[in-house]
Parts: sequence; structure tokens; C-alpha cells
Amino acid sequence: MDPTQDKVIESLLKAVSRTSMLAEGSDPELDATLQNIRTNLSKSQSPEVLQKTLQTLEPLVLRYDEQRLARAQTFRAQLLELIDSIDNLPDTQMSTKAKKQLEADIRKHWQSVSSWPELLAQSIQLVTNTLKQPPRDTKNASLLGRFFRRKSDHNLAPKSDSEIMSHVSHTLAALLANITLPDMYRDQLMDIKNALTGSKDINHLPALLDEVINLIMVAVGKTQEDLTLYLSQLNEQLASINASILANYKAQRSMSSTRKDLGETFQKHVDSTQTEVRNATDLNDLKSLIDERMQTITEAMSQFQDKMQNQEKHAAQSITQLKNKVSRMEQDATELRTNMQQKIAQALSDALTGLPNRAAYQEAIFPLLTSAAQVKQPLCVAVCDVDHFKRINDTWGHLAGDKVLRIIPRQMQNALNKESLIFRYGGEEFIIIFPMTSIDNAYQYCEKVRQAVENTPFNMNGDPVSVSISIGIAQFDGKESHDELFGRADKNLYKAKEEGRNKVIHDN
Ligand SMILES: Nc1nc2c(ncn2[C@@H]2O[C@H](COP(=O)(O)OP(=O)(O)OP(=O)(O)O)[C@@H](O)[C@H]2O)c(=O)[nH]1
Repeated sequence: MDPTQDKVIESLLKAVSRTSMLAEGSDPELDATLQNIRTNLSKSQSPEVLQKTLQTLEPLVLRYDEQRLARAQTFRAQLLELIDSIDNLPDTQMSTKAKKQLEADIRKHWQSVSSWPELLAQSIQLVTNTLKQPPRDTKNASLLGRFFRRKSDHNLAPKSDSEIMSHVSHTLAALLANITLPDMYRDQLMDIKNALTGSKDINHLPALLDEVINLIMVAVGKTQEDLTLYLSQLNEQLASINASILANYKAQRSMSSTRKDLGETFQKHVDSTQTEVRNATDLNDLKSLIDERMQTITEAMSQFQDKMQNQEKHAAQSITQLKNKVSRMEQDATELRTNMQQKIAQALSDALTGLPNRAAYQEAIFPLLTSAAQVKQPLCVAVCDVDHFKRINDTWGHLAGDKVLRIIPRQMQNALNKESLIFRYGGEEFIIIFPMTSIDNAYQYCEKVRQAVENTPFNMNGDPVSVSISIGIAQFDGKESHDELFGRADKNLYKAKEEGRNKVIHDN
């Protein structure tokens, strides 16, 4: 084959293989097929094998779409039920206009997964506004009491906080059950569910709802939609590229058969000329015979040249088309990658403190543990928890609590070196990873952090307030699981709390 074509096809196959990697992670069977495509591409460049593999991709993409539709239908039903159940509560007045508008939005956008977080946020907003309205006739009914008494239950006693939270937890769990979450979010999801069922304080509800929305946005938001769209485009592109490869192979075959035809035509003329020259008796006859033969050969040559020129032109055009397709695919892949990176960055950072969040911690810790074990270098994990934080909230309000949570990481950063990684693990809990650091050094850094927080003059409504944190540290032993390591650090944090707080404790 022509070396230029070889190169084009090679870079094409590379692009196909690279772009198929981007679609990974959305469906296990799809993953398996994409893996299969990559294996086939690396083993063989035969268009037949490529075509066969591509045919298996299409039904999987279609199935993925069907599943997405079913999930969206359930999501729509759950959302409408949530709104109706709040509208049917006693003593509540949901704005008819807002309700109608929201229902219209749901009807319009329910199929677009990227609109789910927005629809959910709007629903929560409507619910909150409705519940904030003063009761129509029962002035003294509590917010929660109103939340869970049906309009027909006017004379019944308000339900307890735990019943209310269990109702909320049920509705949100049903919503969460309809989204596919990657494995790394499993713990976070479990924590949200536990918090919903475990907490009796209505003040926690907005933060938990935020987390639910965030989780939905992270897990099935725009990224998934981009991915689905991209998968169908990828499928089309792969099919058309495959067709171009086949056409090129055919053109190659046809060019070599044209050359063969010319060779045969020459041979035939040479053979018959030789015989006729041998049998010729007259010089003039011989001269005109040779003239005639030369004429025929010149015509055959010029026909051959025309045919070859056409075929070469055709081949050059199809190579240009192939090149364009490859560069379009590469461009799409780059855009998608940038888009995904932005989404991932958003999903991995905590809105209040700007620190990397719990999901970011999960992503960071496992590779660090693997490499610490491989290169036999120490690594420590510290779990930090603000002392009596509930008191700060209860005394000066949640906004003051939030301010403390924003200031503490800055103090931590000042006390630590560049290599240490700080995460907001949740609530008033922070994690520090100390790569390549022994327990003694990690302890010294944590002591600095503890002192920095203790010496920070926090100011609440003009009053100076002292805040402290307790820290538990553990050093990775090179073999244990992450849970074991984390468990030891957490146990040390617990000891620090038990021993009076404002302390750093590590394993001996
Ligand atoms: N302001 C604010 N408070 C939060 C946030 N996340 C969690 N909290 C509160 O943090 C408090 C944590 O309280 P607890 O777990 O009882 O612990 P604590 O009061 O810090 O006591 P110890 O840990 O035993 O020292 C709860 O009141 C939560 O409502 C947040 O983002 N902002």
C-alpha cells in the first residue's frame, strides 16, 4: 500500500482508539465493546474486523438511550409527586402560578438529564417558599408540623421530626435511586442517606438537599448528556470512517488491476508483433506493421495514464476526506475532554471553602497509597474536626459558623508545606494527606495547624471567640487498606476529643 495512505490509516486508527476511551464508564457492556474495539485495532487493521466490531456498538448505544429515557420518566413522576404532596398539605398556599410554571418546565425539560438539577432546585425552591408562607388559619403550627399534616388531617397532632425526616428521606432516596452513580460516590450517597434518616434538625435539610442536587449534577448532569450525544456521534463517525477505509482498499485493488491490464495488453501486442515480424517478407509491410503497433501501444499508454490519473485523483480526494474526518474527531475529543475536565473540577471542589471536597479526596488518596507502597515511602493521613462547632452555630448562627469554616483552611494552608493536601471532607471535618512524610513530621505540621487555629482571633458580632480543632493522625503501613488507615486516624481523633479537645494524637 502507498506509504501516505498507510500513515493516514494508522493515525485514523489511533484517533478511533483514543476517542473510544472517552466514552468509557457509562455502561459496563458498552465498556466491554469499546475495549474490544481497542484490542482489535491494536491487533489487526483489517477493515472487515473493524466493521464487525463497530456493528456491535450500535445496539448498545441505543440500549443506553432507552435506559436513560426510563430513568427520566421515573424522575419526572417523583418530582411531580413531591410538588403535589406539598401542595396538598394543610395550611399551605402554594403559588398556583409558580406551580404551573414549574410543571410546564418539567414537561418541557424532563428528558434532558442536564436539566434535572435545575428542575430539582426549582422544586425545592417552590417547596421552601410554600412552607415559609404564614399559615392560613393555624398561626402556631410549626413549619415542620405544616409540612407533614395533610389538608384533611386538620385536627391531628403534628408529626414528629423523625417522621418528617423519614418522609423527606424517602422522597429523596427515591429520586437518588433513579440516577446511576459511579462507584466512587457510593460512600457519599450512603452518608447523605444516613444523614437524612439520622438527623432530626430541620436546619440540616437545606444543606442536605444541596448535597443531593450536587450529587445529581455531578453524577448524571451535563457530562453524561455530553457523553451520550458524543457516543452517537462517535458511532456515526466510526461507521463513515470505516466506509472510507473500505473504499480506499477497493481503490487500491482497482489501481493494481489497471496496471495488470496494461501489462497484459503490452504483452499481447509484443507477442503478436514478434510473430508478425518473424513472418514478414517485405520491408515496407514491416515498417507499416511497426507503425501500426506503435500507434496501438501509444493509445494504450495514454488510456492507461488517463485511468491512473483519475484513480489517483480519486484516492487523493478520499485521503483528504479521511484526514478531515480524523481532525474533526480529534477536535471533538479535545472539546469534550475540556468540557469534562471543567465539570470534574466543579464536582471536585467544595463551594463554601473552595477546597477540594470528599470526592476529590477519594480520587487522590488511592493512587497515592499505591505509589507509597510501591516506592516504600511514608504517607500520613490526618483527620481534623472543629471543636464544639455546634455551639458556634447555636450561639452565633450558621453564617458565623460558615465564616469559621472558611477561615480555618487558610490558617491550615499557612501552617503546612506545599506538598500537603487539604480537603473538606464534610461538615466541620477536614482531611490532610501528607505524602512522603513520616509520622513525626506530620505530627509537627499538625501541631502547627492546631496552634494556628487556636491563636486565630475569630470575631463574632464584635465578640472575640476562640476556636480550636482536634486532630488524629495515622501513618500508612504499606499494606493496610484505606479504610483501615482512615479508621486508625479517626480513632486518634476520637481520643483527642475524649482527652479534652484542642489536641493532636497519633499512633505510637
Ligand atoms: N455553619 C455550618 N454548620 C455546619 C455545616 N456542616 C455541618 N455543620 C454543623 O456542624 C455541627 C457539628 O456538630 P457535632 O457533630 O455535634 O460536633 P461538634 O459540636 O463540633 O462537637 P465535637 O466534634 O464533639 O467537638 C452540626 O451542628 C452541623 O449542623 C456547614 O456547612 N456550615
